[in-house]
Amino acid sequence: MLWVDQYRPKTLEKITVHQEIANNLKKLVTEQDCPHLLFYGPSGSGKKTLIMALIKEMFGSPADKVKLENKMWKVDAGSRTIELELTMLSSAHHVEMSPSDAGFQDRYVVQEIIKEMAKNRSIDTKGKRGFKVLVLNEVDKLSREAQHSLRRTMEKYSSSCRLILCCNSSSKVTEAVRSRCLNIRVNAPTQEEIVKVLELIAKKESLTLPPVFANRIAAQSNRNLRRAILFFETCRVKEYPFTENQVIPPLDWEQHVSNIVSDILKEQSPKMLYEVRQKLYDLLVNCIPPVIILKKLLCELLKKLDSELKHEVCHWAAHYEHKMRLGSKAIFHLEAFVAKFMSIYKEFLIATFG
Ligand SMILES: Nc1ncnc2c1ncn2[C@@H]1O[C@H](COP(=O)(O)OP(=O)(O)OP(=O)(O)O)[C@@H](O)[C@H]1O
Repeated sequence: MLWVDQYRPKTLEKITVHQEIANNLKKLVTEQDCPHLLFYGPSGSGKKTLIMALIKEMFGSPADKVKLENKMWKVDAGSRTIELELTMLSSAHHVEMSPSDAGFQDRYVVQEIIKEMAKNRSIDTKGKRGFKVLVLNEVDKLSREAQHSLRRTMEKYSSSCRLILCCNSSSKVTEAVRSRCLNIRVNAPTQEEIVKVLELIAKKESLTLPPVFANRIAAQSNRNLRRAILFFETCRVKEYPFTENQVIPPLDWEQHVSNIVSDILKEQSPKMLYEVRQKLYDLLVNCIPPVIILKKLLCELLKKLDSELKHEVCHWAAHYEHKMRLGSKAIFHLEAFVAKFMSIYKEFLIATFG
């Protein structure tokens, strides 16, 4: 098991990084008045960890007995029936899924599947009617229609079901959904907090971690706790005992994006665009989310660009990110961004150097 999973705190008491949020969640559970919740914050900040600990606090150890299912659903879509395949993680008391996986058909998932689940109350061990918890990931990726349907489900089945929504950006969640939830912002951990988590893992693994090295890992993680723990584990495999100046290798996919950036800065041509397309496909088939690829591409480009070009490149990255949300084939938009960048950059080179 990777350290990110092995050392994920399982209960609210053990949560060290967002202690205040954990204490407030504990109060919510003891007061038996848990509203719908919306957790939002950057990737790797600890949202999922808090949600899992909260569910454990609500239902105790039965919440640990989870099963992963790949289920086919037949959904009535007006004049026809469509088939949807969804991956769900469920226990006796909760179900977790990412409805946005259904792409442009996400509203059927909300209208039919989530509604169906929300209707069924669970019965607790004392025979009392409890409530079921539905954890919905990446709600910011849901279409507007799906979010409107979600709002209706939240209102209609609030007595039998609690929704826990999780996303990176709350601004992409409609006001109607946001206002029906208790919004919980999970900030990216500070560098000091990340260092403390690394020290804790080092202690449990009986490793000696030089403070300078721990700080370097935390700084390179960009305040992403998952990334910091992954870096730490990679370094442990590559070289131990640790030294202060030990190289921290970048994650494979990040290295791949850096290679793409070097390619497109070196040559701007249809041939290179074709080569880059293969590399983008490699990233997509390895399940790197297209928005993350675009963001990383932009960050790497900005590091190497002349300040004159930065504004224009940011504008086009935002443009293609928006297009990506509207469409369903991410590769088109990633490639379009690369092509656009090549054209801007070539023009700039010709104007500057002739
Ligand atoms: N409070 C914590 N104490 C120690 N480690 C933590 C804590 N919260 C999170 N972690 C570690 O950080 C990793 C990432 O956290 P988590 O999966 O909760 O992030 P997330 O915000 O849900 O990320 P994403 O949005 O990318 O899914 C976890 O696997 C866990 O190892």
